Amino acid sequence: MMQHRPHPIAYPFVVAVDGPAGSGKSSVSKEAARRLGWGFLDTGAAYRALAWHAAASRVDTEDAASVVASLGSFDYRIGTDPYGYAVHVGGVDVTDAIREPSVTAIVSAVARVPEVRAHLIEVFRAIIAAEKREGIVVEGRDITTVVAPDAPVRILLTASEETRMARRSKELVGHSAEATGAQLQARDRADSKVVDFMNAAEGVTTVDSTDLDFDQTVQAVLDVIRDAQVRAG
Ligand SMILES: Nc1ncnc2c1ncn2[C@@H]1O[C@H](COP(=O)(O)OP(=O)(O)OP(=O)(O)O)[C@@H](O)[C@H]1O
Ligand SMILES: Nc1ccn([C@@H]2O[C@H](COP(=O)(O)O)[C@@H](O)[C@H]2O)c(=O)n1
Repeated sequence: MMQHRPHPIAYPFVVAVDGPAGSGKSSVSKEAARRLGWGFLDTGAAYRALAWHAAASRVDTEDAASVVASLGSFDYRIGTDPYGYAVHVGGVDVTDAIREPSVTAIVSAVARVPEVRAHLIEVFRAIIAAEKREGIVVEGRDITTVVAPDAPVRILLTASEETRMARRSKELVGHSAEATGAQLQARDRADSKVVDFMNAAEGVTTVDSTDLDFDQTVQAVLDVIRDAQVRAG
C-alpha cells in the first residue's frame, strides 16, 4: 500500500522590517516588494483598523477589557499585493480613515493589550503562510523579534527623530508640524514600553536612512536581501 506523506508547508521568503514611527517602514517595504515582485504586509494597519473599529463601536480604548471584547466583531481584511493596498473592516474600506490623526492618537492604547497582540500575531502568521509569491516583506514593530524571529532577512529601519518628524509633517498637510512631531514622539514612547524597536536584536541589520533619499533607502534594503539570498545559495 502507498504511504501518504504530508506535504511540507512551503513558506515564502520572509523579510522582516521593524522601526520607529515615520522611519519609512511602510513606503520603503512596499517599494522593495514591488521591485522584487513579492508580497507586502503592513502590520500596523491591523492595529490601526482595530482602533478605528473600537472607536466606531464607541468602545473606550483605554479600557483593555472592552478592547478585547471588540475583537469578537473585528472582521479584518488586508491583501498582500503591493500594487493594490487596501484595508477593510466589516466590508468598509478604511484605508484612508486609519491614517487620520484621531486614529493615530488611540492606536498605542489598543496595541498594548496582550490579548490583542496575541490575536493579531496569529493573523499575521496566517497571512504570511498563505502568501503565494516567492517572498513577502512584512513591516511593523515586533516582526524581527516576535512575529517572524526566524525570517532569513531581518532589518531595523531607522532615521533620526528630527528627520522622521520632518518627513511625517511634510505628509500631513493641514496639521501643525509641532502637533505632528509631538504625536510621533508620544507614540514611540508609548509603543517602546511594549516592544523594543529602537535597538536591533541579535542578527538584525540596521539600515539608517537619515542621510539617504527614498530611492537609496529602498536600494539599501534590497542589498541586504540580495546578500542574504547569496549567502543562502
Ligand atoms: N529615505 C527617505 N527619504 C525621504 N523620505 C522618506 C524616506 N523614507 C521614507 N520617506 C517618507 O517618510 C514618510 C514616512 O514614511 P512611512 O509612512 O513609510 O513610515 P513608517 O515607518 O511606515 O511610519 P509609521 O510607523 O508611523 O506608519 C513618507 O512620506 C515617506 O515617503
Ligand atoms: N507590529 C506592530 C505594528 C504596529 N503596532 C502598533 O500599531 C501602531 C500603528 O503602526 P504604524 O506602523 O501604522 O504606524 C503603532 O504605533 C503601534 O502601536 C504594533 O504594536 N506592532
